[in-house]
Amino acid sequence: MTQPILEIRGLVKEYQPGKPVLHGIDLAIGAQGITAIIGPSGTGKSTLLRCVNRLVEPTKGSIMMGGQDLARLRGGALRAARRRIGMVFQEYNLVERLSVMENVLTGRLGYVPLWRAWLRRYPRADLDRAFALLDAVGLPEHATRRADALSGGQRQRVGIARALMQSPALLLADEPTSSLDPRTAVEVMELMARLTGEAGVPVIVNIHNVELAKRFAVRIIGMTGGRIVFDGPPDAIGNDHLSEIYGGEDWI
Ligand SMILES: Nc1ncnc2c1ncn2[C@@H]1O[C@H](COP(=O)(O)OP(=O)(O)OP(=O)(O)O)[C@@H](O)[C@H]1O
Repeated sequence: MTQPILEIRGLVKEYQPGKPVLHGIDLAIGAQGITAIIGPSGTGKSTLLRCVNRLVEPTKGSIMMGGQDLARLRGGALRAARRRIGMVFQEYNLVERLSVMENVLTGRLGYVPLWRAWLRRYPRADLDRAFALLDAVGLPEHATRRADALSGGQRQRVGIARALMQSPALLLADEPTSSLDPRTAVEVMELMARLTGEAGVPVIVNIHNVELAKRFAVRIIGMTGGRIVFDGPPDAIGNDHLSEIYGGEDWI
């Protein structure tokens, strides 16, 4: 791997003292491509992703990005680091009563002065970029519609545009397709793969659908019980690995 964008060492998370959900994760993420994390429900995938942008507080360990330990940052330094990490959520997390365009512009919130955001006076360059992103995700004619008028697939496209509006150095996606029908799920993954590929932004995605993981990721991480039990390219993952990750084999 060339210089990793992210280097996680000995990451432990305990929501309750003495009951670790992550048991000392070591993981380096390359500077490009999609890394998919698969594993059964409750195995700590969301916790791992959320430790990276500190929506969850790590208990122990380091998360190095750009020479800084994200696990130790506070205040302004943490906010600055978060600007560089985009996030796409399962339930989209759009502001329902705002327009599609305004939702995309919130991706710039960490950059524009608060008074401008309050007055909704974004710089011209930001407006142009938001329109370009809406175009790229196939929603240019929806710019002025309220977010709550969109379908799930359309909302997730807005979620992707908003995350890219941040010009992130890294994108985290937590089950981005789990609320979508199978066809829309493929379309959303295709879009995310293409746009992040063009922008050169590496992605870490938690995903339940193993086929989608294999189709779009360059690397698959298999987790079970808060530990990594598989780490390799999509074509290296076999039924024995799936059985180890998810348990049993009658379902394979
Ligand atoms: N805020 C919290 N407080 C206490 N326990 C939590 C909290 N968030 C998650 N957990 C627990 O931590 C464990 C890991 O949860 P996590 O959501 O990270 O798993 P996951 O692999 O992402 O699951 P899923 O695939 O269902 O989203 C679970 O046992 C869960 O109940």
